[in-house]
Amino acid sequence: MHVICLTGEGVFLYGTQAINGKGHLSIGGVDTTDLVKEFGTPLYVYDTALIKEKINAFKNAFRAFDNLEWQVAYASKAFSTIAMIQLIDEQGLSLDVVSGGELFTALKAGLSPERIHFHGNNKSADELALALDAKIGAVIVDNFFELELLEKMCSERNQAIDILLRVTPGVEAHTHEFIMTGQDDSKFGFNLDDGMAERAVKQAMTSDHLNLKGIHSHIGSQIFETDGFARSIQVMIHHADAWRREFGFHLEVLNVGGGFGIKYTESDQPLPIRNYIETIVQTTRKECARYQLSMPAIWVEPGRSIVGESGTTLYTAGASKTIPGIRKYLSVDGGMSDNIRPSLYQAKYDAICANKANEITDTEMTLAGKCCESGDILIKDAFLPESCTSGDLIAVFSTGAYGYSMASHYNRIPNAAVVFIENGEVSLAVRRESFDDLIRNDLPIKKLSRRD
Ligand SMILES: Cc1ncc(COP(=O)(O)O)c(C=O)c1O
Ligand SMILES: N[C@@H](CCCC[NH3+])C(=O)O
Repeated sequence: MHVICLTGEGVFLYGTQAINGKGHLSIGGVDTTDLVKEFGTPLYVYDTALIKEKINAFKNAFRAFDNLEWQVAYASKAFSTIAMIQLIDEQGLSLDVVSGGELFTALKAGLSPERIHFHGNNKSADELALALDAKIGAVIVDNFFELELLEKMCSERNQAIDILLRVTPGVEAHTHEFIMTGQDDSKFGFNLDDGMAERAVKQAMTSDHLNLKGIHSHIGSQIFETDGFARSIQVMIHHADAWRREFGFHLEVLNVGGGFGIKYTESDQPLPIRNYIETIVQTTRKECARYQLSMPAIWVEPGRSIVGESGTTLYTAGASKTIPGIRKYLSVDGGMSDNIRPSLYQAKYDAICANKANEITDTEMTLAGKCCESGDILIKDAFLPESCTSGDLIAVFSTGAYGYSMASHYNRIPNAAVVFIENGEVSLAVRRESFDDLIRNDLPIKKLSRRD
């Protein structure tokens, strides 16, 4: 990662991003102005070399420990498409899915089902049937309704499946409250504090078809410290020990979820992946030694930290409006329909004018989206060159996670295209939607007919 100083404040360039001789932003050796000539805007661009670098950071962090079993399951909610899952497959990771749609995508991409872990707080019978038909690796059971439903379905099919129980460790991650998940008041998981998790473990252990392998917790997302992970591990192992003594529970797998923070703007200072993994492994070892438990396999589920920084969204600037003494708005041809995060979480991003990347960025502008919502603002205080105007190319950085995957059709705006770039080669990963795609499932109005 390197920095170009345009304002004195500095703008980070991620992965293979560079400013070429024409003063244009390039990614993976490809000029972004050439990219948009071919694929249009808005365009999600993924630097796949950077994705691989992030994956290797996880692998290397785990490989530094001897005698350790581990799995890295990419949380596909961050960004799931056939090409992305194929990249994950090629890199040998496991996969976390949370819906029938994500599971279907993974299977269609050809990922081995045994590497798939199925999450979700309200899995339907149809979704569980898809998972059982495919013989996926594990279901992470979230609640009693699911525990009973899965047992019943497995019994009817005479099929067994490995499960983990998702527990809520009562740990509040230091992050936006909308993306905290480990606190007691959460829709996810069995609470540890009030005995709910203990009842679930007991129930799962009496099951004839569910092989209880271990427990899972996920305390939140975009976390910049390691304490929350350490505390949740301490709490989980404390309970695992009690369950072992009381009813012979054996912790084979400890899944600590994802949530590792990334850089969106210069104020974000993410920790190296190694630091999180060291804390997770060392805390687990220490706590297991304290209770004389054998070391479980450690599973993690990074989403954002694998794909976030590798994504850049390219927009074309259009209308602008200057309100003297107040602000200048510059509108782009996308917005909350391709990136809901600023409106949903007040998330902050950095941007540059990609075709004027060497010009001084001395003018404050508010980058607005094109949706019919006052709140559709991508960046409130972007610093761009004074000359940046309609027709120019805007690149918003670090949009690889929860951008495309949370895109909507609000205002019937078609979803943007996605390209992957590496070593000067570009491949289209998702075609741009057309207006015809938007109305594909619409049916014309019919006269209402009585049903009796
Ligand atoms: C259970 C679970 N695992 C993994 C993730 C991935 O989180 P992140 O993208 O922050 O790594 C999430 C999302 O927060 C989650 O809910
Ligand atoms: N979608 C969220 C994070 C939630 C992840 C899933 N539990 C984000 O964009 O930050």
